[in-house]
Amino acid sequence: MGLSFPTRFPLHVYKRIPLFGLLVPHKASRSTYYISSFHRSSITMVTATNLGFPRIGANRELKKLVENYWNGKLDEKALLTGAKNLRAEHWNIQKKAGVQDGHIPSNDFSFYDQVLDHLHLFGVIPQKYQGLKFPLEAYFAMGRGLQRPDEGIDVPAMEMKKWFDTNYHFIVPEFQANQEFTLRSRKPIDEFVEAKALGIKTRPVLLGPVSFLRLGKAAKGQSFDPISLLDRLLPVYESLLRELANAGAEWVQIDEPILTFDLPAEFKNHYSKAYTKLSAVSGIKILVANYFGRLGENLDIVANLPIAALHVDLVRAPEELDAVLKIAQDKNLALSVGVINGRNIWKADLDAAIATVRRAVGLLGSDKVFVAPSCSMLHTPHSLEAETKMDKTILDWLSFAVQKLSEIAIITKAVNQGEDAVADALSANRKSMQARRTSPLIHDPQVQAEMKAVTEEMFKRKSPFPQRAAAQQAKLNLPPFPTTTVGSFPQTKEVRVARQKLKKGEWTPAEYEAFIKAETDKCIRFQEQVGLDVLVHGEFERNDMVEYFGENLKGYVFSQNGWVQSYGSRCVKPPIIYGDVSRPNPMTVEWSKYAQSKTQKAMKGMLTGPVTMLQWSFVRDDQPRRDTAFQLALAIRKEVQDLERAGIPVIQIDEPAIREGLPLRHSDWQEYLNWAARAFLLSSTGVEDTTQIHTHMCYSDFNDIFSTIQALDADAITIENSKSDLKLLNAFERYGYTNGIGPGLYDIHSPRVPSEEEMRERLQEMLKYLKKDLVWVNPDCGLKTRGWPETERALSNMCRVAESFRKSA
Ligand code: MET
Ligand SMILES: [Zn+2]
Repeated sequence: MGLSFPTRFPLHVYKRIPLFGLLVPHKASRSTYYISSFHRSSITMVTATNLGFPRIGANRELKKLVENYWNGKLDEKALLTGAKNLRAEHWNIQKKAGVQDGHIPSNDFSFYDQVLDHLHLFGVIPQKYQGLKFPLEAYFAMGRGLQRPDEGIDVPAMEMKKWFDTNYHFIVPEFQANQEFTLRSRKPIDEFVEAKALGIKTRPVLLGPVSFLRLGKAAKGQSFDPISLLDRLLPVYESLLRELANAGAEWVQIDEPILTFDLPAEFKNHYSKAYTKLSAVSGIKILVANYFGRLGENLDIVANLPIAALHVDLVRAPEELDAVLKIAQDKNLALSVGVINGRNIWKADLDAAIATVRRAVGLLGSDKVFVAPSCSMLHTPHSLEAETKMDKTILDWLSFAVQKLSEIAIITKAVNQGEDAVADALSANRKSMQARRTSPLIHDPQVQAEMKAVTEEMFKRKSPFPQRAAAQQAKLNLPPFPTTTVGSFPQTKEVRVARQKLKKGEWTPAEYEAFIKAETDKCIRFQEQVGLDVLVHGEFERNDMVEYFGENLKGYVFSQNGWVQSYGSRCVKPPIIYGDVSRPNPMTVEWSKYAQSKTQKAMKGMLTGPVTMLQWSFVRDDQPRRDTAFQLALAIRKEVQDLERAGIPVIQIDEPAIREGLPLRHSDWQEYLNWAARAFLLSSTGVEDTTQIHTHMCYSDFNDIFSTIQALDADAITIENSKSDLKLLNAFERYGYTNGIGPGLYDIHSPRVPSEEEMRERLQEMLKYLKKDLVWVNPDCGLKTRGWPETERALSNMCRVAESFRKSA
């Protein structure tokens, strides 16, 4: 694999040139500009830096490496060598792009997850993994579980959670009340030394002690706050910093992203204690990095840390520039200005970024300013180089990690040497900004007119739920405890192969369609046999619940290689919403009509909701997320109305991602929840009372968004429940819920078949909290990852349970 990348403007590493004069006129900037004089020493350049590089590789090399290792095709040595080569390649890319030596990140590499790495680094290994071989066997077992029945080994994976509001998942640290910490691995030091041997000086990246503890939890059965372990943990961080300093590291980047959360008051002391200790280690300078949002009240915390530099996310919190500049000025800190969006895929407005950097330079002096991405580039795809099929106009608006490095270099050079030095790059950037702003591809007058015509009436059903329920019952005549499923049925190998054959042209569309219809027929026959009441077509025509709709909507593009790590070796390729969204043609109507024609029972149409479409895509940055959600909602509303017209009596609009869209700060929740609920309402309310609207949610703790679930006013919701120990039901009891609801009776993530007995108990338990005429009977989520044999057995048990409750009701 070569190291070339599509930078139209070859960039080189800039030497730091000592400048002796005090006043340096800045040519070619719009306003006359002088580098302020009083902090000048010999170095007077702003520094191009990075916070982290996507570790997965240009062609998902890391995924292939670890998966081949897991399935025995690669031995440990080959795995380690492969990883080493990948790290070298990524350091070289960054160096070549112009990131300053000393500010190229290391220890941002991980075989699975960087938080898991820290558990190994500090020897935080829960008991059940301690018998396994250290490091790799224990490491991967903690990440993904390990089953070797012949040797009596059967350990589950540790808990995984979403990393802030990203789609990356981290392993949740689990601590003992008497937790000991030791420097158990040398990974950060080894990687620093490894890079040094290649002639590259890196800036090791660590997760900070306060964030590390705060993101973790007490081991099961223990009740203590992990932050109480801070005193025990700090000495290990100190030794680590000492070792890094001895190895020659000049800077260390310590990430403290929990500064973007609301924190209890005592965290000010925790932070001050931690960084007083760490900054006392001599020979290494500390950069504390916050990202993903504003510091808010926590500005007060960082203002008092004895550190050398602070990184701030000016993409998410541009309004804090003045406040952080003041802190940096008062405390004589270097400021790492995160001006390139590490969370999205659009080209940056370089003029705007340069202006921001210049403001910082004006106040702090150029030696105190680092140009940086807003956060680690872990959350963006590797490079646009592989995108050969995308519309060239749209391609010109995009920037993946490698291109973002170039943007950082251009900004740095413009500030250091004047805009003339990067004139071509800047004019190309202005051209593409302008083209995007005015492109007819983005701006669709039809969509905008329709958005303007949206009235308040369009957010409401015709009648309140009780009336609708009666009208629907008159039409559907469902038994008590009606049974249904969440939508998808097993996506077998044959189904996936069929799709590939169509893609490769080995099958004609007609052949493919015939195959999918046959699968649908089988699925419907099975549902009838087993006695389900509201049927689904099975979603065999869909690869993915977002991609399928994205491919059928205007305003979306798909990359070929825009992979982003989601967890472990798993990557996702989020579609890109580039323009006003509309629905040129019905997307699901033919399939649902076909399915309904095959049965006398009610067929449920199956759609993905606006908030989930938004949440699982890269979205436009030129209008608020809310506006994009509403455009999506309007497109889905039309699909809902077409389904109704086609005689589909029940329509489900899935919103599994509504909870994960919650902002990081509590005070921002209500605003989000309001528009999220309104987007769902806009998509779902354009129907007659007799049409039954379902929604579905999974993947989270719903107690936070309880009133929003009610506000969606769906006629029924199927909701994941079986894993949360009925916690959800307590919330229903506490807040009350008035519409139909089916808390999942069994977990679909495991091939295990739940017994009738087990599900009967669950249902019984639910009836303590929910009115029986509101209760639906269904699994937790769709069945696409399951096989047919276990699906048949589980659903027939489930239907028998519903049957027995009807008899006794
Ligand atoms: C992640 S939610 C999935 C809902 C979808 N209808 C399915 O059954 O697969
Ligand atoms: Zn689900």
